[in-house]
Amino acid sequence: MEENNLQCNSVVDGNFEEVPRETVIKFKPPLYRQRYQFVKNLVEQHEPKKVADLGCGDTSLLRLLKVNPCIEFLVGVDINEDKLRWRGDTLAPLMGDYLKPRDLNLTITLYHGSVVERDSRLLGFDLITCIELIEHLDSGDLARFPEVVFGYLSPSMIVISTPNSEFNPLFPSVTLRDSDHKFEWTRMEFQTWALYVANRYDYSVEFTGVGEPPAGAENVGYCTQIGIFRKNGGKAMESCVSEQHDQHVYKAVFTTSYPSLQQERFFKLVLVNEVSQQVESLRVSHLPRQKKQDGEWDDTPKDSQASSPCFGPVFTEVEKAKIENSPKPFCVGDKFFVPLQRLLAYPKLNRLCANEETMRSGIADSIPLSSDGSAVVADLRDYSDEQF
Ligand SMILES: C[S@@+](CC[C@H](N)C(=O)[O-])C[C@H]1O[C@@H](n2cnc3c(N)ncnc32)[C@H](O)[C@@H]1O
Ligand SMILES: [Mg+2]
Repeated sequence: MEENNLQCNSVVDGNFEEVPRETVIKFKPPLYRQRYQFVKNLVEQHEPKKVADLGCGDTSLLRLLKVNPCIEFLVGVDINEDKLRWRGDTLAPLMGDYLKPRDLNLTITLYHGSVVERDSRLLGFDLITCIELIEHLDSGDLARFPEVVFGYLSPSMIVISTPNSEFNPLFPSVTLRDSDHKFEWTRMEFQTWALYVANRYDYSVEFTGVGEPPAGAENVGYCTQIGIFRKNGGKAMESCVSEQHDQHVYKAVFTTSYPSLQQERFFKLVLVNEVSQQVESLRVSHLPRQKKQDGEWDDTPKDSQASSPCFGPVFTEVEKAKIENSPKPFCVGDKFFVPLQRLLAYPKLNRLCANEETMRSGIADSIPLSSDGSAVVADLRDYSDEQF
């Protein structure tokens, strides 16, 4: 955090930077980013599959979380439809997402609605985040909030962040950090509320925060206080979720699905591409030696360009041994054969296919196979070979 004594005009909500009239307290990274990073770290640590961000605003946190490979369902809810629509559609997959599909499916949905309304589509989540939300709820909504989020939605984990008012005196002109804030709590006030709610709905809670106070003012605590609530007894049972009646109150304003290797057509595209590249790499690397010998190749990784740092992945000793011990490519006349077992020995392809049958069925429509289906067949010589 940086501090200096510049004259400034305004105080901007904790969503951005805290800019007081006389002393500038500038967080590095900005406070809102520290909050997002906090959630991202938590996601990396706990690997939740279903994540909802309540009061998601312009969806910035969702944009950061969507790259996380463990998440399969990502939901944003906000009462302000314009905020959702402003950048919501930039959550859609880009060209790169099609070129390099995710391992797991991902669906992102944005709902317009209030967090104090019950919507059954948010049941069964692993993580629900409420970042700088509760201080925007009036007393009636704040009273309803625990019953809906903890009692009804009842996710495995809930993260709630809110301003710590004890930090505010470090901003000379601040009473509330944002004109829409209905309150700002001291640590004692937040913790008293959080412990009551946790106890009532059978959660445990841990307190932390982001935005370190400056040297000499450590006693005020973090600028943003955070409670991490964990449901006692672990995960929400899927069976409990399915027993609930459908209750669709929110309006879905945006939804998108990402390409993934779980979808057959993307799996086949990636597999065919990888197999073609590997076969071509083997064919080219063996061409010079073919002039010396006829018949079977000496296809050990030492001669494979794919093991060179200049041309492809570098293999570990274990991977090299696995490749060496697999059936070798061979030549019959002007045809080059690469056994599927050989291809399966390469780490990238092994990650894609659990066994020979999966590989065979994945490529059979697109790549020529030997009559018994055990090897890929390619022409030994390509017209481009003659050009060099
Ligand atoms: C300070 S912003 C925080 C936005 C976002 N969580 C972030 O950290 O960048 C508070 C958000 O809560 C939303 N909000 C306020 N009351 C709400 C309610 N009852 N239900 C859903 N969203 C609400 C506002 O529209 C606003 O987008
Ligand atoms: Mg706020």
